[in-house]
Amino acid sequence: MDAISNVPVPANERVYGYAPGSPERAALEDRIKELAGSTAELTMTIGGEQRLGGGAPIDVVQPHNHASVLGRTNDATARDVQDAIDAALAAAPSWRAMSFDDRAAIFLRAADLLAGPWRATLNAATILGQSKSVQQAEIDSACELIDFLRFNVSYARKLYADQPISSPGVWNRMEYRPLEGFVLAITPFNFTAIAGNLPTSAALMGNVVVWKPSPTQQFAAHFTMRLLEAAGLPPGVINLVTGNGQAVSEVALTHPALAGIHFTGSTATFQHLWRTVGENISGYRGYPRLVGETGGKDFVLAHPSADPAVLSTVLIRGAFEYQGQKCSAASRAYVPRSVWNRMRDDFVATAESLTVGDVAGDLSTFMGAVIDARAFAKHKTAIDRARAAANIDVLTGSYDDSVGYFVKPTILECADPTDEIFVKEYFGPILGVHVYDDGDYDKVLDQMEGIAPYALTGSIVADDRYAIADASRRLRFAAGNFYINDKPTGAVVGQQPFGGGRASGTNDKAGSIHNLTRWVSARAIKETFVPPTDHRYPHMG
Ligand SMILES: NC(=O)c1ccc[n+]([C@@H]2O[C@H](COP(=O)([O-])OP(=O)(O)OC[C@H]3O[C@@H](n4cnc5c(N)ncnc54)[C@H](O)[C@@H]3O)[C@@H](O)[C@H]2O)c1
Ligand SMILES: N[C@@H](CCC=O)C(=O)O
Repeated sequence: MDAISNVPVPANERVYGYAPGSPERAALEDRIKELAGSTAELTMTIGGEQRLGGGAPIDVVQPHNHASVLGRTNDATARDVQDAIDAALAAAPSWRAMSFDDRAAIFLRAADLLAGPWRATLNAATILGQSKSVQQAEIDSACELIDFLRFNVSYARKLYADQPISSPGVWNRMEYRPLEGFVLAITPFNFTAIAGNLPTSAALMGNVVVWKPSPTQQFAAHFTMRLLEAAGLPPGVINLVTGNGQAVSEVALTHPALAGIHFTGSTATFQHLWRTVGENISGYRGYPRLVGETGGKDFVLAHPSADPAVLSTVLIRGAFEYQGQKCSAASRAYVPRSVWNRMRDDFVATAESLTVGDVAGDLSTFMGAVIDARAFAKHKTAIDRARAAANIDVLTGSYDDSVGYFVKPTILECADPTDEIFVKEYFGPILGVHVYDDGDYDKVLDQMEGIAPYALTGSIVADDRYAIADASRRLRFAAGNFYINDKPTGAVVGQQPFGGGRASGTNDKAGSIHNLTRWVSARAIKETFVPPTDHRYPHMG
């Protein structure tokens, strides 16, 4: 039975530096060579059994060297998805009967394995498969995933401890049951940590899960599954199905036992999932929980009091780290002319100096490639459109997909703040800049607050405290994560719980107690110790 134990107090995992000559760099370089040198079979995992999906084959390649195949996976068929659901439902009774401490121990052990012997493997897989620089992989596939695993255990314990009051002669309790059915976790390509967190957070709360990662993240997802098995996750608790998701939509979304969807990805995909659930709502045993963290068009608003050096660093890191492929990436900036005149040339020169290339072959590289041919084509179209537009000045930016899907840091200056570069999520290293006359600050703030449909992240850069307080108030609903004199990316578990509103998602804050509440269904229990034996009340005389 459940003991009320004190779970380990979590602290954020240390970020290793990977400086030339460091032991962690040597270990990582060795692991990259090993993983790049063999073509892996990227199987599904259903009820603990590994097997290839029954559908069309998919090559998983290195985005910065697309001729290099890391592994082969297959699209899952309807039969595969049905098998995964059956395996999950078969595992449910034993899993939900297991004590919280026993479940938690598995995920805490996974965190410790990842912090130690598995660190190089997950980082190498993320660098190779998702084209992350070593710094970007370390903060994702090592630190953030470790933090999710450890902090969620601590949040779960706090949630279970939240109990109602009792009156004399009565004992009231709240039981936090897992959901009845299975949770469908559908995860994006861009964060190994998110891909790991979405199935594990629901499983920690006693749920069984069908997990469908993105094919372009399948390489790291494969090793994440192996890590969870090494930590002792029983068969059937998390079932991994591979591929593009069409069969998942057809089978899992219409299954009566669908109890929840834990999604991160684009707004369009989440709206498709939500719509399908709506269309099938009378066919489920309960009302499926829908949690989705989706797209962004994240802003940096600079006030005339902004320090140009601070603003420049916020924009370079915020817009171009991981090739701008973060839902939080700065993709629109509003800069007063007085500040822009002092920073423009240095800023553009700094963007041009960023190294873009083979992140796996040279660990000092700042940026890799965008994820695939589809992303490359989207960015190419956006840059070509900007080049042809009379009112857009392409200050820097180019593309080349001959070896890898490379898009260089692109800065587009545009006088029209309603142009698509300030509205549409490209999800790449493309930054739109609107330069305004200093006296127009208030007008610009009001315009940018609602021009994009999203409300995920945003920054105010200013030294004037009145301006900071004013922007903080007026932009209250424009971002779920708001930054003052900092880049709008890089939220840390336990420090800046992450998520946004409007078209950016349900804002359930991944890696927080708020998220975990979505994966339980509470049962209130009242016990009366000496029950009355006469139905009459005093007022009845
Ligand atoms: N708000 C956040 O926390 C957050 C975090 C990361 C990424 N994102 C967003 O994710 C997007 C980029 O990720 P992506 O390109 O992987 O997104 P995506 O929507 O293309 O794919 C996400 C997942 O959904 C699956 N999928 C796609 N169509 C499906 C269907 N019809 N049925 C079932 N599954 C389906 C994909 O295979 C993948 O596993 C961006 O919009 C970004 O802003 C948001
Ligand atoms: N949590 C990450 C973004 C996740 C989306 O891609 C950040 O804060 O940069």
